[in-house]
Amino acid sequence: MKIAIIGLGFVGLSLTSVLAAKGYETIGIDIDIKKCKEISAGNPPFFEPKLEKTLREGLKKKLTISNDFSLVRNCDFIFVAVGTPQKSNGAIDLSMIRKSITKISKSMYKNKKDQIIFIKSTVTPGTMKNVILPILEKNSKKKAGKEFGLISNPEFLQETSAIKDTKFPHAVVLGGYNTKYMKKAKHFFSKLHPNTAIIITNHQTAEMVKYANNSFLATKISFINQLSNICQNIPEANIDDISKTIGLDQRIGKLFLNAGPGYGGSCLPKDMKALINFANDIGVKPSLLNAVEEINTKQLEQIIKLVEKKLKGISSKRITIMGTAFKPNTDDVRDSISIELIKKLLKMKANITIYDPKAIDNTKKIFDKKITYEDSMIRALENSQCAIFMTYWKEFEKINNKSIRLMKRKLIIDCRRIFSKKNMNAEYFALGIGK
Ligand SMILES: NC(=O)c1ccc[n+]([C@@H]2O[C@H](COP(=O)([O-])OP(=O)(O)OC[C@H]3O[C@@H](n4cnc5c(N)ncnc54)[C@H](O)[C@@H]3O)[C@@H](O)[C@H]2O)c1
Ligand SMILES: O=c1ccn([C@@H]2O[C@H](COP(=O)(O)OP(=O)(O)O[C@H]3O[C@H](CO)[C@@H](O)[C@H](O)[C@H]3O)[C@@H](O)[C@H]2O)c(=O)[nH]1
Repeated sequence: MKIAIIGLGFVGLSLTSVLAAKGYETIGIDIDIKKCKEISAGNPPFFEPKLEKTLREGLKKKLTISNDFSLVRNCDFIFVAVGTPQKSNGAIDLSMIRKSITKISKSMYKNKKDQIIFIKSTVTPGTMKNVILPILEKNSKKKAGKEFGLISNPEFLQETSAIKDTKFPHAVVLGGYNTKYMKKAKHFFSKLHPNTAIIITNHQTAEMVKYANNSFLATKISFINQLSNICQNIPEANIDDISKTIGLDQRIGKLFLNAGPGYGGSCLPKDMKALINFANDIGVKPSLLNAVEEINTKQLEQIIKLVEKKLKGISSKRITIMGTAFKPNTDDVRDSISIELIKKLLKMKANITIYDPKAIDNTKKIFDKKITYEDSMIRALENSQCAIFMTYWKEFEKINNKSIRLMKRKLIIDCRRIFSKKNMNAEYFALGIGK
C-alpha cells in the first residue's frame, strides 16, 4: 500500500507524518520546494506540538518528501490537503484544488493502477460533483466509481493537537458512492482507527458536515461572548462560573464556552464566511450565522472603545499587546483577532509593542517595522500606557504587581480573565466580569 498526500500544511503534514510513523509507505508532495527541503530534513515549517517528533519517526521509515507530482502514479491512495483560502466575497478560492487535481488527473491517464483520491481540504457542497469530478474524468479519460475512486474525507483536527487528532479523530467521514473503492476505504480507516465511528454518506453531505461542525463551534463561542458582554454590565457577575456550570449539563457540554475577544484562526472565520456566502447563493438567508459573525466582529470594537475612553484617545499612546498567536501553543497568526486589533489600533496611530512566546517571527512578517517587538513580558510592559491580553499563554499567569510596576499607566484589559482571581494593583478590566 503506497499513499500520497498533496499539500504539506497543518493537515497534510500531520497526516503524512502519522501514516509514515505507523510504517505506511508514504509520499508527501508540495509545490513549495523550500518547504519540501525543510520537511525532508525533519524540520516542520511551523510549530505544532509533537509534529517534529512524529515526522522524524516517519523519516526513519518509508517516507519520501518531494515536489514531483509524477510520484503519485504508483500510489494506491492520494489524499488532497491543499489550501482553500477565502476570496473577498467570502467564497472559497479553488485555484489550488484545481491545479493539484489537474496534475493528479493527468498522471492517471493510461495508468493501470486502481487509485482512490480523497479530498481532505474544506470545500463547499457541490465542489466534488461540479468541479473536482469533471476535471478528474476529463483528463484521466476514466470513469469515477469504475476506474478510480473519489471520496470526500473532511478533516476535523485542531491546531495544537493536530497529531493527537490525526491519530484519534472523533469521527471519520467518507462521502461518495457505494462502490468497491468505498469498501476499500472503509477497510483502511477501520484498521487505522479501530474505535472511531465511520460515517458513510454522499459527497454533498460530507462536504456540509465540515461546515456544520465549524459553524456550530463558532456559534457556541459567539453565544458565550454575547453572554459575557451582558455579564460585564451586571456587578460582580462572572462568565467563567456561568460557562463552568452550564457546561455540566451534558446537553450543552463544557467545551468552546470560553469567552474572549472573538474566534480567529485559519478555519472558523473562513468557513463561517464561506457557509454564509454559499447559503445566500442558494437562496437561504442565514440569519443565525450572520448574527454569529456580527457578534464576533463587535467583540473587538468594544475593546477598542474601552481603551479609547480610558486613555482619552488612542493616537500616540503606547499600547502593549500580549499574545498575537490566534490561540495559545501555536505560532500561527493567520486570521488572529490580535493581529486584527493591532491593524485597527495602528490606523488610529497608536504605538504598538507586542510580546508572544512563539509567534513573534510570524507577526514580523505582517507588520515589519510598524510595531515594536519585545522578547520578554516585562520589557513589553515597560512604559506602556495600556496592556491588552489577547491570547491565554500559560506564562502570562506569572505576571504580578511587580511585573507591571514599570508600566507608565497601569491599565490592563484582560480578554481571557488570566488575572481575574489576582489582586492587581491596576485599573483592571476583564471581559465577562461585571464591574
Ligand atoms: N489548519 C487546520 O487546522 C485545518 C483543519 C481542518 C481542515 N483544514 C482545511 O484543510 C485544508 C488545508 O489546510 P492547512 O491549514 O493544512 O493549509 P496550509 O495553508 O497550511 O497548507 C496548504 C499546503 O498546500 C500547498 N499547496 C498549495 N497548492 C498546491 C499544489 N497545487 N500542489 C501541491 N501543494 C500545494 C501549500 O504550499 C501548503 O504547504 C484547507 O481547506 C483547510 O480549510 C484545515
Ligand atoms: O471556547 C473557545 C474556543 C475557541 N476560541 C477561539 O476560537 C478560535 C478557534 O479555535 P480552535 O477551534 O481551537 O482552532 P482551530 O485549530 O482553527 O480549529 C478549528 O478549525 C479547524 C479547521 O477547520 C477544525 O478542523 C477544528 O475542528 C476547529 O476547532 C481561536 O481564536 C480561539 O481562541 C474561543 O474564543 N473560545
